[in-house]
Amino acid sequence: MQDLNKIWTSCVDTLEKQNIVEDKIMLDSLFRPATLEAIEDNKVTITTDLQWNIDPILEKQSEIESILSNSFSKPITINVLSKEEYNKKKLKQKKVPKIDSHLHPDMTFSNFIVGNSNRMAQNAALLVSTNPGKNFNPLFLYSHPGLGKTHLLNAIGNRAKETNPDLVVRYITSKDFVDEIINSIKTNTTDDIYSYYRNIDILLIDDIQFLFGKEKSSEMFFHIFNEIINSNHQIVITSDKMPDELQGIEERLISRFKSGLSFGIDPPEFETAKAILEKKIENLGNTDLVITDDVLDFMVMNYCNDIRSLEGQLKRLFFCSIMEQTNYIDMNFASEVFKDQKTIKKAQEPLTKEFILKTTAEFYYLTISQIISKNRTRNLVTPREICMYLMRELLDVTFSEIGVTFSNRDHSTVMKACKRVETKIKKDPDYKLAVDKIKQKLGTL
Ligand SMILES: Nc1ncnc2c1ncn2[C@@H]1O[C@H](COP(=O)(O)OP(=O)(O)OP(=O)(O)O)[C@@H](O)[C@H]1O
Repeated sequence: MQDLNKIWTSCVDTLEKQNIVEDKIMLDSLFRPATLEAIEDNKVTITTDLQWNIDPILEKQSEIESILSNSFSKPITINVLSKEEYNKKKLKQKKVPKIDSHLHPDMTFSNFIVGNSNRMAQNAALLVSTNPGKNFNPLFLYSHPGLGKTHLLNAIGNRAKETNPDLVVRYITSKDFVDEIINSIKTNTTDDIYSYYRNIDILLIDDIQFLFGKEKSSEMFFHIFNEIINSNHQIVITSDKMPDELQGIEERLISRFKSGLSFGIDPPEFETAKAILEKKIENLGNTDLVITDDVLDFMVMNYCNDIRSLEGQLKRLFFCSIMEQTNYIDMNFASEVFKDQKTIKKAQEPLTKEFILKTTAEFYYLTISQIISKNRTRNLVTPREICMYLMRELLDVTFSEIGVTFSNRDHSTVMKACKRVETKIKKDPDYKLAVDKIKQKLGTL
């Protein structure tokens, strides 16, 4: 254990000897009585009895830091406070139990690839991370699995801690939250849970849908949520559905989720998915590894609806390359690796209108009823038209027959829809990619 008093006395002696502080009275009345209270990592805290003694000490900050760096044999920065302020801080620290943030250090903004599919969500996350508890509270992010919600949640926490290390951040999945609540009920410590969450500046809660049907946990979460928002602390929530579609969660909670800002993340477009894949390859750290472009395109086409599975396939490819002791992965190699994968097997189901409807609906996370309905909302029109086009292209059916399937639309409507799809396929590579992917799922490509 270092004697901090001795270190400070020797520091003041050096200030005197080297004429860094020439005024002897100032040295004895102001520098010597200061106290070196603590050293934590590279930060030394110095206190003074009087507030106005702080500035003269700070005027010699760089010299003091250099002397102390010598004494501690590591680079030191100093923080000068009044005794009163220091004691207050200490008291607060005592009351606040040390909260582990549970953040994933590798999930940061710098390695999150941004494209049209996730731009709004990423922008909002960035804003919240640098300005927590202000305008976008709660921030609600939703998407299908594997599209980067957890990554963004952690990026918010990591950036916020970088910007202000004193912020208390906690990442938790709603499953773990429920476990904590159950445990607190068993051990009669629910009050501790409330005071624990009261001390959190940024609460990042992942996969809120798992609160479904957990009455007591939802009840406690409701109170914690209100307290966080009312104290201008930040809460960020992710879910596999948008707030309106969350089932089994109390209405009052859903209306609170809607009171902030919500953004969805869509499956990435071709270019974004490819950029993510390239980033993940870079992260493998093998600079000799060559994966040919057609393999990358193949992987993106097949797996970009879920980045987690794209990553999984890359790991599989990498593992096989190590086993085969090769750094060159071309389509021949990749086809062997992927040959038993579900996505590239031909569909077993017979090709019918129903199968096309079901496959397209699944691809767009819609129901068949939504696709065949009269509703002309934009997100329904594209899948509906693609469905009509595929029926026409892949089955021996007339425009009129297709029209009947789609809530009795007439044949000219179907004909125009099919024409539109044909034109868009030629003009828009992302659109073509989507149609090709559905065809692959149908086993026709
Ligand atoms: N835009 C992106 N840039 C870089 N990596 C990404 C991106 N989107 C997702 N990933 C990566 O994909 C993997 C899955 O992402 P993540 O766990 O964040 O998905 P999720 O939406 O939270 O899924 P779930 O709903 O299953 O929890 C992670 O390794 C993440 O780093």
